[in-house]
Amino acid sequence: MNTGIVIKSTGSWYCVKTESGKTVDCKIKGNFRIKDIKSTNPIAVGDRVTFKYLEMEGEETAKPVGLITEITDRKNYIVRKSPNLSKQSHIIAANIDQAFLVVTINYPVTTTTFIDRFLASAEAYRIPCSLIFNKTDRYNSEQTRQMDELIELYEKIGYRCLKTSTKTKSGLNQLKKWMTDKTNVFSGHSGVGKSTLINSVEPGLNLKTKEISDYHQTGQHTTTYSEMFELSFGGYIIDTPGIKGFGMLDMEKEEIGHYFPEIFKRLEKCQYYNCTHTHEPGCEVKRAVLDNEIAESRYYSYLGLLQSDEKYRS
Ligand SMILES: Nc1nc2c(ncn2[C@@H]2O[C@H](COP(=O)(O)OP(=O)(O)OP(=O)(O)O)[C@@H](O)[C@H]2O)c(=O)[nH]1
Ligand SMILES: [Zn+2]
Repeated sequence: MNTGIVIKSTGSWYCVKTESGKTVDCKIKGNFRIKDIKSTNPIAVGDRVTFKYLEMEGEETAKPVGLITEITDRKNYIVRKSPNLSKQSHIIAANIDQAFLVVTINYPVTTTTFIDRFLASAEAYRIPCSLIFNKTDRYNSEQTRQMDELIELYEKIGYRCLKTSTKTKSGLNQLKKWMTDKTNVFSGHSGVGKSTLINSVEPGLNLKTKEISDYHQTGQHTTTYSEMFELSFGGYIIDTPGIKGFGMLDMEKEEIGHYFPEIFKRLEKCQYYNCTHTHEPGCEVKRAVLDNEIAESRYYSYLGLLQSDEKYRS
């Protein structure tokens, strides 16, 4: 039995890397389906698969070709809804070990609303997320103070934070350590320095993907091409359309509070088991916000998600 990990997908061919480091181009059976997932693509980069070699008639010298027969259960995966309002979704990548959200206090500004929405989506997808505060060399003392406040805020909740600068190289060794032997994803606004960071820890890895200015250009979504790159010090970077903006998940209203760890852990102390932490009496979350145990910015982000959910439904 042959097993490996899918490192590239064109939609009809899957490049599978085996334990021994060989790559085999594989196809799947036409009727290949995964139970419980309605998706336009059954297999994505990061998937672990079982395959068998196919005999190619009269082409003994050709590179071996395989047929994928089985897919190992995923520990997580990122999806994007298909644009055509069918219930189908497109799987962008699977088995992601961690996401790095690259943020900048300025050049460009990254808001806490954006950070919180991303973190909540990562929680929903069960992808551990770290915050990388980049461009530290450009900040004045006020901006540095803001950054340190945010780091304190997010570390208290349990998110790992790191300060980096690709100019002074500070923080880059630590980032490299965190990435080693993991399947990594980098996200964040355009211009925060994702490509520069990646190129600083792994020179020569020129990631190709330019994010399609998504969500407007319908039709582009149908692309099924995706790829991940091996790191020379061990591990992978997934670089594929849709990956940078994955914090766009529609969550069930009742679930949103579950994806804010400091809110979720207080739910059991709220008077009502289904407390939304808005109008209910005896709400432990509101008390914690008033007593500065929960950051106001986090609570506002939570309320914002609740509201956008209402708009989404009406
Ligand atoms: N001063 C300073 N500039 C940086 C730093 N990191 C990146 N930059 C600059 O910021 C600009 C944008 O960097 P990119 O790496 O292209 O940003 P990106 O996040 O990959 O952007 P997209 O590809 O649009 O998503 C470039 O001009 C970089 O040289 C840093 O630590 N300090
Ligand atoms: Zn409550």
